[in-house]
Amino acid sequence: MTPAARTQAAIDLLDAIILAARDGGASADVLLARGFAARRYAGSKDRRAIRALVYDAIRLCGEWPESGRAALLALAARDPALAATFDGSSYGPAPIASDERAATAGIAPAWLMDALAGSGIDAAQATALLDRAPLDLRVNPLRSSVAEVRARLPDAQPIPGLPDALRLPADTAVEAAQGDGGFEVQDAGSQIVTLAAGAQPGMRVVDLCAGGGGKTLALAAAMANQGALLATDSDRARLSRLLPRAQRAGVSIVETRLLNPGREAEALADWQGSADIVLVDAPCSGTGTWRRNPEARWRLTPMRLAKLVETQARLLDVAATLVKPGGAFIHIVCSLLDAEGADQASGFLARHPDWLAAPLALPAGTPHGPGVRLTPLAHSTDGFFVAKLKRA
Ligand SMILES: C[S@@+](CC[C@H](N)C(=O)[O-])C[C@H]1O[C@@H](n2cnc3c(N)ncnc32)[C@H](O)[C@@H]1O
Repeated sequence: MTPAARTQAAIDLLDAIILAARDGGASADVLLARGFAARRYAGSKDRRAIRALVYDAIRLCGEWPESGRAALLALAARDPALAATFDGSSYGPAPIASDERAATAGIAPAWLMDALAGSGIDAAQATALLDRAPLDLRVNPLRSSVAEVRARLPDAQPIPGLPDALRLPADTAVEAAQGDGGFEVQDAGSQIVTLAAGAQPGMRVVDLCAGGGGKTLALAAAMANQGALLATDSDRARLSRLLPRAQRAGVSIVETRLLNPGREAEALADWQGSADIVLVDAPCSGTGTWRRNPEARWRLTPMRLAKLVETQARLLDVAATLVKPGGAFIHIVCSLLDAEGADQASGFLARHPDWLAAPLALPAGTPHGPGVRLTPLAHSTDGFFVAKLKRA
């Protein structure tokens, strides 16, 4: 492909990503995979170049851009070589008109920047939310060891404080080395907040918002595959991916259960007051994961955030009913907005004066309200808030 044709392909793909962000459609990664499947003529170098253009444009545009062309024009305004590819050639984009408007550069929509600032995220912290994330692995002790995985991936480096974690440069291809579940791709922050559960062999544990099971598998490994682990979610498709993953990872203690939103407690009646630990990895805005999904900041609206906050509060109340005397539940969000993190945990404590925040001893994190916060700038992880709540 010519450089101009690559630019046009990036514009077309961005158009699809921009619409999907507005209409709740597929993620940029999924749309890129589909787009490349439909462009078989694009070789691997073309794909890499197009992908880089698409993600550079997404990172640059804080507000939802009007079109893929406007987003690429914003990038071209900073890159004369890219601007020169708007040459009107047969597969390339039309030349740039003198009055053509480029999308606005920035970190995030203005209302979201205000909400982040109100949550103590300063400009440097906010900028780092859009850095490129490394590729972190959690070595699965049920199937392998750090030494074995390092032998297969010699570039992998240890992560201080996380004996089962390894770090690789962004975009390292690791699938071939994964074998029979010897490791899982999991951000170091996600591994750290899961440690807050303090899961031990023999415990009864509920992972209330288990999704595809990233944290469920980490809990099972901490439990040495001994005890009872109930993984629930309201999304059938996500939950259906969990058991095959568990099987590959050598985990046999997991039971999955599909929940009906608003009627979670009914489906969990047999677990009332009996769990040592309940993990609530609540549905959230994902402001802490923009390094991996930078287009997510175009998806969020104040209304969607308010709905998430409402669901989180309800799920915390459900979690509390499952905890046995002496047990605890963990509130986790991959968000840096206090409305979803510190304020959500404080709100629970205000509604339930017989509960308190338990101290957390984690390998990294900064105390924040009743819990601990991780940020890309301070801790080189995705952004997270975690709190451990137990009956006084
Ligand atoms: C942050 S994701 C979980 C990620 C997962 N724990 C992991 O580590 O891979 C939040 C999950 O909450 C689920 N969810 C949303 N509403 C729910 C509800 N009412 N009950 C249970 N799960 C819910 C979503 O389907 C989503 O999978």
